[in-house]
Amino acid sequence: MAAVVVEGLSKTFRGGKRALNDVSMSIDGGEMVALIGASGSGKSTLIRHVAGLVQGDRDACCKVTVNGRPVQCNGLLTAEARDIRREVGVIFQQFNLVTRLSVLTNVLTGVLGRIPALRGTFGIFTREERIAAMRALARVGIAEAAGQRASTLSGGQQQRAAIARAMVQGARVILADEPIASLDPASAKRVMETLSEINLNDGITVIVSLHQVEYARRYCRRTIALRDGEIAFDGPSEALTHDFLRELYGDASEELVLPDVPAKADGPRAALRPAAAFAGA
Ligand SMILES: Nc1ncnc2c1ncn2[C@@H]1O[C@H](COP(=O)(O)OP(=O)(O)OP(=O)(O)O)[C@@H](O)[C@H]1O
Repeated sequence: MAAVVVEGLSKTFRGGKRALNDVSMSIDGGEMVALIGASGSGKSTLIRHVAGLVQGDRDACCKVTVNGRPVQCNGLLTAEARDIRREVGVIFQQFNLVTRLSVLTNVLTGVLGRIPALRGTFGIFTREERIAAMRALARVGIAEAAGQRASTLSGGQQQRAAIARAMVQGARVILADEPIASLDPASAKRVMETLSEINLNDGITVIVSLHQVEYARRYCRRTIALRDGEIAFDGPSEALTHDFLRELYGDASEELVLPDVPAKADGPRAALRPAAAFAGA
């Protein structure tokens, strides 16, 4: 079953900036898909629409569905949107954690959507919930930091704690918006490995926006590329060619393609086929 379906999504911000233009994509449950594109191409905006944090244009015939349930329709959030958000873990580039709280408490906030409000307000968590949070921290490799204030974690550890929180939340879909953009290469690798591990072992669908294309090639079988708010490529990551990337990123292309895994010198124009052709690839 498709985990995320976007149909005809357009977004025009106040002031007239059209950030998304008739975007359609379908992502199957259990896929790990990279979202790439130059700065301002619409990656964050697309992720925020899937998460139900932003509404599309009202005059457009658009729909966003997660796990078969509509999040928004024709520019309006559905009555189910709030419920569906509980199945979606969102990880941003930074500011994912409440830094004055412990790492464990941050991870435990993942259960807030499904426990009585009073218990959440006073931070009363059951033994089972604490065990689940510790297990998630162990899975992402930072169990020893559970008692530390979140502010003492490195950037990469903070991202892994945010992934643990999404696991405790019971998210079936993780939307990660440039989760490694401000990390050093070693930390970035660990975060990508963590996302890949839960994708492969737990079948969690992952959509991750990335600046550096090599991470897309290494960790995601499928890549969707945005250019000026439109899908310019949707297909196997290995089919991304230097020519296409140069066209996509312009002058910035050299610094965004890591040199150690060379992109194909040239490739089939078929790789540039429209999004729908590769839906579910
Ligand atoms: N709240 C907003 N109001 C007006 N314009 C916005 C708003 N949010 C985004 N935009 C514009 O929409 C376009 C797409 O922005 P978006 O942040 O989605 O791009 P991006 O591909 O994620 O970029 P980056 O890689 O730099 O994060 C940009 O031109 C941006 O300036």
